[in-house]
Amino acid sequence: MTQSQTQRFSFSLEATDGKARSGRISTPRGEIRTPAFMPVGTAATVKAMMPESVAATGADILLGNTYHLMLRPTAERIAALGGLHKFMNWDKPILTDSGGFQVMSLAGLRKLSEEGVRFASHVDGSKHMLSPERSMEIQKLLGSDIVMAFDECPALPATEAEVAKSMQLSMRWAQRSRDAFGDRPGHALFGIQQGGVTQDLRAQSAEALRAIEFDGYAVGGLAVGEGQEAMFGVLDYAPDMLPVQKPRYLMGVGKPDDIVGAVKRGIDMMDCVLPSRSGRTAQGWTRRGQVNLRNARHQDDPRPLDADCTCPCCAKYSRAYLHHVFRAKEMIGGMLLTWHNLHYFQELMAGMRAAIASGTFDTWEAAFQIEFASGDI
Ligand SMILES: CNc1nc2c(CCNCC3CCCCC3)c3nc(N)[nH]c(=O)c3cc2[nH]1
Ligand SMILES: [Zn+2]
Repeated sequence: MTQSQTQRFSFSLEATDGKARSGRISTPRGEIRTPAFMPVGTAATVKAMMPESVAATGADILLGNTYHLMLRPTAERIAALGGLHKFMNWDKPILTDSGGFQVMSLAGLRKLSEEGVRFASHVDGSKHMLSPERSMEIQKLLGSDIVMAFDECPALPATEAEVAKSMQLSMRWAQRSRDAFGDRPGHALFGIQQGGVTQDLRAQSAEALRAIEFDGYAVGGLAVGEGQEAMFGVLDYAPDMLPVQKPRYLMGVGKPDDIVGAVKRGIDMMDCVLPSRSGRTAQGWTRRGQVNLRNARHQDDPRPLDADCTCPCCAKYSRAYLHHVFRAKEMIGGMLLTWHNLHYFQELMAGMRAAIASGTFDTWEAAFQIEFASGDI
């Protein structure tokens, strides 16, 4: 074991600036600098990227997915092959979601009960079941470092009564997740706060989770179509309901301006498919906003996407080239632009970590907002 490695999971807060925090999560597989953006590796790959390239963008951790991997190639097969880290050649930390959210958004024939969710695979229609116990078992077989409790994220629109009922089910599932997870030093279990956009339900959920005790706490149930204003409205109070000395993970967020607003309100970790999905659909994200490389305006432009960006795409390739390869449906387009987008998202996090550490977050944020809204890219 090298000097820097630890057998335990721990979070140290290093600086705060207003509600924004910077710190680091120590795990046996390495450290995670916070605030952190976690790229999504749905089917044991961050699409269009080699793992070495994902590491080169500055990512300290990536996401795996219980739902996809239990269906194909199955968690048992990945375990037999040495676990998800070995399987996908990523030796840094992996966080896996618990699967419930993906079941509700992807699977067919879903039947929800107190026990869990029965569903038909979107891959081949085969029948499956997820419960707190089965989700814990799958995440253990995968070998993920940070395990998410099995929860239910209510689909919008939902009445307050439906949100309350769903949140209470998720809290019972949180207890069952905790009980099934057991005592696994070096591995973390995160609880997920639910409660929609209702402050009192959010408070009840936070109280229930604190009583169970988790290694970290996620703010769930957001980024489901409520819009940025409503999401920020919840983030104005929800993170403060969670233990201050534990990591706070906002699930499924988001666009650069969503991310900045969440960090400003006390969030430490986020994940989103946006940078990788956009990279495959010719959408470039930059400090001055979003660029559609399929637009004809780029076809003769010799400049890089962002002259100030140090990624391999901006170092060597022109907008004209990116425009051409996307029009020609060449794979290198998705490879280059995904790399750029992930690099930019990591640069955004590094900028915020430095600003928080030096107490200049407000100045940094003001400059970000002006540049990001400028659109002159
Ligand atoms: C996009 N918006 C959003 N995502 C949410 C997610 C998923 C977060 N991303 C996980 C990755 C997705 C791609 C495959 C790999 C895992 C949520 N997950 C859970 N468990 N609970 C939520 O309330 C919950 C809420 C979410 N809202
Ligand atoms: Zn770039």
